[in-house]
Amino acid sequence: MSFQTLDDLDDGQRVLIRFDLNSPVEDGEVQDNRRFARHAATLSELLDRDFAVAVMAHQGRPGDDDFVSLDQHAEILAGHIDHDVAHVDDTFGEAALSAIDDLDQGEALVLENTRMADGELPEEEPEVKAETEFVQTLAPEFDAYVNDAYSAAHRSHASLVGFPVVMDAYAGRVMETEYEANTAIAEKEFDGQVTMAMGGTKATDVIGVIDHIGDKIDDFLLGGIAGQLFLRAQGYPIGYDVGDMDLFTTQWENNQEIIEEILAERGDQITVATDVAYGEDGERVEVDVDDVDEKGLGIMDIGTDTAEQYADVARDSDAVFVKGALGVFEDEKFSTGTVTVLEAIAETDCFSVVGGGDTSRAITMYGMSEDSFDHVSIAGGAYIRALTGAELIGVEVLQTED
Ligand SMILES: Nc1ncnc2c1ncn2[C@@H]1O[C@H](COP(=O)(O)OP(=O)(O)O)[C@@H](O)[C@H]1O
Ligand SMILES: O=C(OP(=O)(O)O)[C@H](O)COP(=O)(O)O
Repeated sequence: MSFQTLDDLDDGQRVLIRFDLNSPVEDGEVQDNRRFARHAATLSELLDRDFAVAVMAHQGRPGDDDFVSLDQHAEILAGHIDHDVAHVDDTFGEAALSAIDDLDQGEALVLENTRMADGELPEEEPEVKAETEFVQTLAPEFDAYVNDAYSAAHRSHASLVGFPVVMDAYAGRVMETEYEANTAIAEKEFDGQVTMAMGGTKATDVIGVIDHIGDKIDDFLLGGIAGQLFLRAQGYPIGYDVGDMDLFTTQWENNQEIIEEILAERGDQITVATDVAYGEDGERVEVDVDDVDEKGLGIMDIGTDTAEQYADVARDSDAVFVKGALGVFEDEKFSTGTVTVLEAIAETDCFSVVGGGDTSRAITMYGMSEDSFDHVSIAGGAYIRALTGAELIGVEVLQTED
């Protein structure tokens, strides 16, 4: 199986491309990150070759604070290349169609957040997504569809899987390089200890792969929300929502059974924090998990002892995979877990991969070099799913028989 790539596009085509520009949003401001730089290179190539390019991308999930317009994304993209990038605050309505109509060769237009389009969600079969008004309206406006969003290719949404059913479909440069790197990594065999550090907020994504990848990984070092849910499963008053946030309740309900199964069958491969950190009067406070006696603590990081212990495991490993930050590293006082472990990996000569749009940002924020790691993926959930050997639906629909 293989893809058609940008090398197969005919000159002068009108191209509809899917990027993954999903980024952290702080106080309403979209934060620039590797995803922009990498997709900008694809966009620049297409514009230099004089294609007319309309970009689809998503930001956040409906109902969340980071579910915002893509107007800032267009500006940030433009900042990475020598071309203007326009934005229209519409996905496939009259305003979008009019802006697409006005789009000339060598020009770029970012359409509004795809998750604001009726039909984009929920996850359904490609053939079902292809029938949505969203796909049926936009597809005839273009000659070709390109998917560059490897990091969203595990989601069966219309903008990712619907268009290839009804249009000539191609893989963008980011899709190509991430696919090749992650597929090669999934096939690698290691002689010694193989470790995976997992954290972040998307606990369902990381917990969902533990069982599938458990024969390849000797030790899972847990932090972030997943780490707290495992502590909760072990009877600690940790991993509960504090205030009106819903980081834990839904993910606990969805994963309680699988967490308990993992602990029963692979408990010896799971390492959780022995101490944790929370904020009080603007300061970092650390506590042993055995001394936490109330559910009201908003835990923001693994503790220093745990971080050191995780770093020692990383130093003794032949290969280390990271998905999801071990704490809220964007706030320096809660960066200890993430940075201690990443620095240990960077300083040792183990094979190393860091994945995740947010997590890979910690490398730059804390002065580490991307060159210290074997691969820095802008994909999080997609990359760990690829490591299990599973095909990603958004990749599958692009593939052609050789
Ligand atoms: N204890 C925690 N509480 C809240 N957020 C956390 C916690 N630990 C880590 N995070 C956050 O997780 C984010 C990364 O999560 P996620 O989106 O799952 O990873 P990625 O985008 O890297 O795949 C980081 O921005 C970090 O602030
Ligand atoms: O950021 C993403 O995934 P990641 O956090 O696993 O890297 C993708 O854009 C997918 O977003 P989603 O997890 O809201 O579907």
